[in-house]
Amino acid sequence: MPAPECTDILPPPPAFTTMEALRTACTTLPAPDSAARQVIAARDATLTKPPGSLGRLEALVAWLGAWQGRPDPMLDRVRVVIFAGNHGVVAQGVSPWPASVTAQMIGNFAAGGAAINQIARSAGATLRVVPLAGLAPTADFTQAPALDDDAFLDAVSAGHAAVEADMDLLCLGEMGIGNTTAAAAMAAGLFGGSGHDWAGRGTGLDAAGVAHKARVIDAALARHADVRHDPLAVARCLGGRELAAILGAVLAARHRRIPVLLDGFVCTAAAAPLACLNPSGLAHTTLAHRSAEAGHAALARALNLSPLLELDLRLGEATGAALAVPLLRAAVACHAGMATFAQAGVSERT
Ligand SMILES: O=C(O)c1ccc[n+]([C@@H]2O[C@H](COP(=O)([O-])O)[C@@H](O)[C@H]2O)c1
Ligand SMILES: Cc1cc2nc[nH]c2cc1C
Repeated sequence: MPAPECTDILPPPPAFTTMEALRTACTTLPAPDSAARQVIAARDATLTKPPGSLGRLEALVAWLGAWQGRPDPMLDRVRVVIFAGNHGVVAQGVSPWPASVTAQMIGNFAAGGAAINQIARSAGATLRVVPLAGLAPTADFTQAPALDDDAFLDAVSAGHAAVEADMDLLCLGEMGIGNTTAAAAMAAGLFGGSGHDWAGRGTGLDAAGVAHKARVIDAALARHADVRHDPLAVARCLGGRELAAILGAVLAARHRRIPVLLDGFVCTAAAAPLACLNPSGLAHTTLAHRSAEAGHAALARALNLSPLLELDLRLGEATGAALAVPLLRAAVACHAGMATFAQAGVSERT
């Protein structure tokens, strides 16, 4: 008699139960497959084009293949994951929108009515939305750490668990009213500077609103000045649940050798602690776009990330990441489908 089918109804155990276990996972990271990269470079040199003439598309194919461990990179299973959370700092008037919009937009994602639903479908990607802790807000980080150790590790573990092993490419994004304040506070905590240097308009603040947001960030930086030397403590005290989950997902993808497309300012700030803990920590990621949010260009520079697209988006919800997928598909199609000089009977360079 066949064994009954077993359905796992319990959530997986948390990936990380101590900060030290998480720190170790962030510092001991696998390298890309250099053999796959070499095979890709060798084929690229035979294709009917001047060497290097497909510019960054050539580098993208090599990047995909090196992390997938395949000389023939695939984009059959492209997944968009949006993490959602709420922020206590919204009580300080840092967003023009009420916190209730976070839950309402999750309803909109589920109904298929958001921008990301359309972009993910047109990019041939599946979409998953992961609300964190029932959308319970973090503490207002001008008054206390946003999260205690356990809540932070739970959120990182939830992000880690959301990365299934069988993805070819992971596009990350977020939804959370108030989270551009958390992202700006994290950027300042990790890379220095004040609220003025990192605060932007978010979902539509005017100049006075941005100045107020900068003062709120300065208050948070003053309260948590003691954690600036520790990237994980910065993420715990000044970040939020969806940002912690993005960190966990970027880490899980690295350990599974899954290439990642990062979205805008919030997503980049969330992933940044990994680069601060390990100089090659974000090597398996590509920054899909440069958001119109004021601090994003500086944050990308600080992380040595060069965005693929500049479309003045400032939406979040992984829209920029999903928009870069067709570019990757085109790059892979060229690499796989182009004729070689020998096949096409085209003379090589003299
Ligand atoms: O990541 C970005 O580049 C970005 C820039 C501006 C706005 N957002 C989105 O807007 C929300 C946060 O904006 P705010 O003004 O409430 O802090 C959140 O849901 C983000 O997905 C995201
Ligand atoms: C309507 C709305 C949609 C969003 N999507 C991501 N962040 C958002 C913020 C708002 C306010």
